[in-house]
Amino acid sequence: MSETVLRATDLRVRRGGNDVIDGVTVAVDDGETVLVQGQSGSGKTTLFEIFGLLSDCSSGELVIDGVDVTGLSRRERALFRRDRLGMVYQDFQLIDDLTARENAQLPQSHARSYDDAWLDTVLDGLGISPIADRYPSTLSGGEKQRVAIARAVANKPDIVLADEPTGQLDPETTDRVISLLFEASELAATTLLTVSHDRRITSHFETIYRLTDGTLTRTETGDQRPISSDES
Ligand SMILES: Nc1ncnc2c1ncn2[C@@H]1O[C@H](COP(=O)(O)OP(=O)(O)OP(=O)(O)O)[C@@H](O)[C@H]1O
Repeated sequence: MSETVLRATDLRVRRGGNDVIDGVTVAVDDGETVLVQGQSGSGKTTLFEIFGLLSDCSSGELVIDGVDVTGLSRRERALFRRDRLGMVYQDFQLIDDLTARENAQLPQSHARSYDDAWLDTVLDGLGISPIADRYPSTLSGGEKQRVAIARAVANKPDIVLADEPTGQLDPETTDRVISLLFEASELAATTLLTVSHDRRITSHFETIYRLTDGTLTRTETGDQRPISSDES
């Protein structure tokens, strides 16, 4: 039986007088691929930030890898994130004056624990090797996203967390990036948890939840309708 790698119990986040996360309870197994779908404003980024230990919940319990992370100090959280979580941010968050390779290597640099062979495997696997010496300002959106994915698995994290990894990409690049996200997660043997409004990526995931006004519900199929022109 798979082990639970992340367990959230009755998580609540109160912002501006409202519960933007309103009693989320969920368990994610080791190696599971999970998609949290939700419309704009449903609380996806807030949940990503809570699971990524980037912000605090107002109440509830969050246990990752058997550690109650709600009790950790700011510094302990940063170290926990560095060593056990791989983050793919909506806006990539690459550092402009580092090359693609240096950006991908950042988690190893922060941990002062370099593994060049693993980094090369990831860069090759994600097709980044030919652009490894280029700076972010010279890369396309899809190329930047691949570098962000490489960075997320640089320390072989237990969980990769991704916030709208395909939100700004055209259909072809979306397919390529989502495949690479899965390949990178498989390569690093990690759990993958993605939050997204992008219905094009639904069929790739084993488990799908719907987030509506801060409440999480499991669905069998998710929302696979094409995106109409009047929606984002
Ligand atoms: N600091 C804050 N103060 C007040 N309200 C906030 C704050 N942060 C977020 N919210 C509100 O919480 C809700 C959820 O925001 P969140 O960014 O998590 O949604 P989202 O699903 O990621 O949206 P999008 O897809 O547009 O990025 C929104 O209604 C937002 O306005």
